[in-house]
This record gives sequence, structure tokens and C-alpha cells, in this order.
Amino acid sequence: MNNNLKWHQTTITKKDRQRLNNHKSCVLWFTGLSGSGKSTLANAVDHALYRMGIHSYVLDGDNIRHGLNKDLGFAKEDRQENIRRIGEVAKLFVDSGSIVTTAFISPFRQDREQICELFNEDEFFEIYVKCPLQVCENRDPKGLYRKARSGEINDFTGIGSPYEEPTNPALTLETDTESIAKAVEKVIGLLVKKKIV
Ligand SMILES: Nc1ncnc2c1ncn2[C@@H]1O[C@H](COP(=O)(O)OS(=O)(=O)O)[C@@H](OP(=O)(O)O)[C@H]1O
Ligand SMILES: Nc1ncnc2c1ncn2[C@@H]1O[C@H](COP(=O)(O)OP(=O)(O)O)[C@@H](O)[C@H]1O
Repeated sequence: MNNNLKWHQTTITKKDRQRLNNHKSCVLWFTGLSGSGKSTLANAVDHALYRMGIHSYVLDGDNIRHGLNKDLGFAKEDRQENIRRIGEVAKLFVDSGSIVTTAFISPFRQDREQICELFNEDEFFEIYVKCPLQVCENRDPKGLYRKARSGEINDFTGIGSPYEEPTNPALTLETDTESIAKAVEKVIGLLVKKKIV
């Protein structure tokens, strides 16, 4: 850390912005295998919040890797840096008063725990989008599992690279048995219970 850098407290605080918005801000961190439903659910929740007049935003793995993180690949260190940067971006969104939904595989438990530590209590919710590998593989929305099985991608999560399940998520959404609508209801229920909206 450069000793010549000093943190500036902004004039308008997070609390000011939350008061103006009439709701609190937080991050809903969706984690799960490729094809488990992270993007689908993050967007469905975002849509539900939008209809409720709530300030929200989606940060999605594929999109962020087209811009901010286009210098990163899928080796362990790259995935760690990917998640570290997203955590910092999510913190800015929370500071700006929004509810941010994130859709990254974020396969390593330690990385997710480090992100959690950036936030105050009830500002970070880990949501496990749980779906058996076989079901994700059958869905194969981008044809990537097929490429992984044929050896075209050798570090694909769940096949050539590990996924560490959350041990104590705020919510688990089982997308092989639960509908999208039910999952959205559970997430909004969590936000209401925590008095965020
Ligand atoms: N090797 C490998 N492993 C996993 N995923 C791969 C890989 N190569 C490309 N993709 C595509 O990239 C998306 C995952 O990016 P993430 O930023 O979420 O990954 S990570 O959190 O850094 O592990 C992932 O998107 P989702 O399917 O939406 O999860 C894939 O489309
Ligand atoms: N209950 C469900 N929840 C979420 N996605 C589902 C569900 N049932 C089927 N799907 C489908 O599974 C696929 C999940 O893809 P996607 O959301 O891109 O996953 P991820 O972002 O985890 O890679 C989509 O085609 C979606 O329509």
C-alpha cells in the first residue's frame, strides 16, 4: 500500500443514499456451477426488484470478462483475481445505495469468504445456486460442457477444475427442482426478512 494515499470520506454517505432510495443496499452473491442458473436467477431477481421500484444492478461473469476482467483467464490465480475485483466493484455498488446481484461461478470458498469480509453485517448474502453437475451438463446452454468433455477446454469447473460448495449460505436455490418464480420469491423474502426492502 502506498503511504502517500489517503482515504477521502465522501460528502454524501451510503446512509444518505439509502435514505433517498428508501431501501438499504446489499450484495446478493450467487455462486454455482456453469449452467446452474446464476445468470437466469440474478436477472429474474433484478427484474423483480426493478418492478418494486428498487435500485438494483446485475454483475455477470461473461459480461465482466468482456471488459474489466478481459485480461484474466481460468487458472486458479486468475479466478481469484477475477473474484477479488468483482468484490470491490460490488462494494462500490453497495456504497452507491444499490442492491447488486452477482453471477460468478466463484468456485473457491476462501475467495468468497474474503469478499464477505469487505462488507458490514447483512450487506453480503451468499446464495448457493445448487444443481447437480449432470443436470448442468444436460442443459449445457453454451455448449461448454461438450467442449470440456472433448478436451477442448481442460480447466472447466466441475470437470477439470474444482467447485467448493458453500458451507453456510444465506439461501440455497435448487434449480433442478425449484421454479425460477419460487427462487425469486425466496430471495425477495430474504430481503424483506433482513429489512433491506
Ligand atoms: N474453464 C472454464 N471454467 C468455467 N467457466 C468457463 C471456462 N471457460 C469459459 N467459461 C465461461 O466463463 C464463465 C465463468 O466465468 P466466471 O467469471 O463466473 O468464473 S470464475 O468465477 O472466475 O470461476 C462461465 O459462465 P457461466 O456458464 O455463466 O457460469 C462460462 O461461460
Ligand atoms: N429453476 C431454474 N432456475 C434457473 N435456471 C433454470 C431453471 N430451470 C431451467 N433453467 C435453465 O438453466 C439454464 C441456466 O443457465 P444460466 O442462467 O446461464 O446459468 P449460469 O449463469 O449459472 O451459467 C438456463 O437455460 C435456464 O433457462
